[in-house]
Amino acid sequence: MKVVKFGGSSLADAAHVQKVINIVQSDPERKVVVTSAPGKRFSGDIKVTDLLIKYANAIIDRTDSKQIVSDIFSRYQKIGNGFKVPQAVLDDIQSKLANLPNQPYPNDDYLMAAFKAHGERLNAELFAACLTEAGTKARFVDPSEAGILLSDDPNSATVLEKTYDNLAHLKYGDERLVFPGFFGFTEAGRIATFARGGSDITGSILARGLHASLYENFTDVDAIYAANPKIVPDAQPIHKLTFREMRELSYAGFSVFNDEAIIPAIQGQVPINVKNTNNPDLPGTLIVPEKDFTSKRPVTGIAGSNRFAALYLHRYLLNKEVGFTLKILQILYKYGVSYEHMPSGIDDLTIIFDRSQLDSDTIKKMCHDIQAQLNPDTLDWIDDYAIIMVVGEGMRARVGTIENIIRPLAEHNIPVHMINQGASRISIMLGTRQSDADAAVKYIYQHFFKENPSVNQLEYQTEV
Ligand SMILES: Nc1ncnc2c1ncn2[C@@H]1O[C@H](COP(=O)(O)OP(=O)(O)O)[C@@H](O)[C@H]1O
Ligand SMILES: N[C@@H](CC(=O)OP(=O)(O)O)C(=O)O
Repeated sequence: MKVVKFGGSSLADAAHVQKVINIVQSDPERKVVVTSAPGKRFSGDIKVTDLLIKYANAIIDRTDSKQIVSDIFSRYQKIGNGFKVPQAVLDDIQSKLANLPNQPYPNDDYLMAAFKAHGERLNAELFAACLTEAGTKARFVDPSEAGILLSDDPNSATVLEKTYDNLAHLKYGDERLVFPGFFGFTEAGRIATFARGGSDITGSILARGLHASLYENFTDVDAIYAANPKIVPDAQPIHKLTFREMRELSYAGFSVFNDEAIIPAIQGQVPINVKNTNNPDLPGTLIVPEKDFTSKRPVTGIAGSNRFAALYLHRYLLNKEVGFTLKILQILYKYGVSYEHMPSGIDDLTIIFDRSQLDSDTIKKMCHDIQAQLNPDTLDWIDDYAIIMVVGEGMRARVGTIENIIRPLAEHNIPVHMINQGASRISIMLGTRQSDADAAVKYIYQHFFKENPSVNQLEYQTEV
């Protein structure tokens, strides 16, 4: 049995939904279908999820939402009309959209989560009806029926292990099951969503929980490339990479597959196949366990992301002060803040954060407490921070990789604020200015994949 997930780009309009129906119908093993909300139909268009966020904000701010509701419904109506689904299905969608503000929510965070989640929920209901109209037995499965339980973090939830016990008891026959991605329910019965781009996680949870042989993830590119094609248009496709390579690359910018979505697939040892809805017969990219991976090159891919910020501290004899870092971690804990990396020196410490998880008020309070309690000689908040991740299973088996990463940056006058090798066995992480991130990815890619391909071969084995 295969789990097959379709992102918003694959479900944006009736023409794409027809392609999706053809893909599902072409393989009886594709028993479990996961849908995102309708995505962008063309460059400059808006995703239904973003329209629902606007809708939620209009309700919170008590401003008029009639036009937004009409715009959202028309996206579903145009798709539904392409497949002659019963009018009752469309009426139900329209009614659920209109009634979203009338449901009880403990606070605005839960309201926002419920509004966002309905992009996927209504699209899965609609897709099940379209698939049925196309002659394939299908039924919509709500996350509440499947028991997809999430943590009590309404807009950045994580899956609870109990989910897998619940999925073991899910009843189904020969019909195709259509699940909405992106959300589940807390133990208190409230809707909670993963972070943005989280529909991939639902597919991975179902692949593990239902013991799928393969998790297929359909999107709008022929493969995962060695660099983001928006940065390097002619980047080489990657035919196969390991779970941990993909985890590190998707964390640092390969947004084609969500970085958290890798984890349930690893836990269930379910291979992932990323394919293009518009070219479904192409092999795409396989993401596999390390044990199934042979061709180890020093560099498989290079990713870059601007979603970071950093806090720099300087204080002499920092390394001698027992408990200094503990006090910092206690302050982060007080504000519910997690950190990404913490490179340190004898008198210096840099804490790198995911900027999308922080608001200005929290940053201000955190810096105030650190200054007051630890009295550093220097305390700088750096908003302009990007991370570049160079990843490859064969990195440790080739001497000189780090030199080949730094050289093209030096040749193009790109300053490196931080370099971290050794924490991970398969990656080297660099910190740069946000304005340099894309150029850094491009020049490192060119060095390894175009100008000096020999540096990306395993010349000889060293201690691994
Ligand atoms: N290394 C990469 N290889 C392929 N696509 C990538 C890579 N890095 C980023 N992307 C981007 O990811 C996009 C697909 O992800 P997304 O927009 O979320 O699609 P979907 O709507 O199918 O989920 C591609 O169109 C591409 O622009
Ligand atoms: N629709 C949600 C979840 C998601 O993963 O979408 P997509 O599969 O289109 O990236 C979002 O926009 O965040």
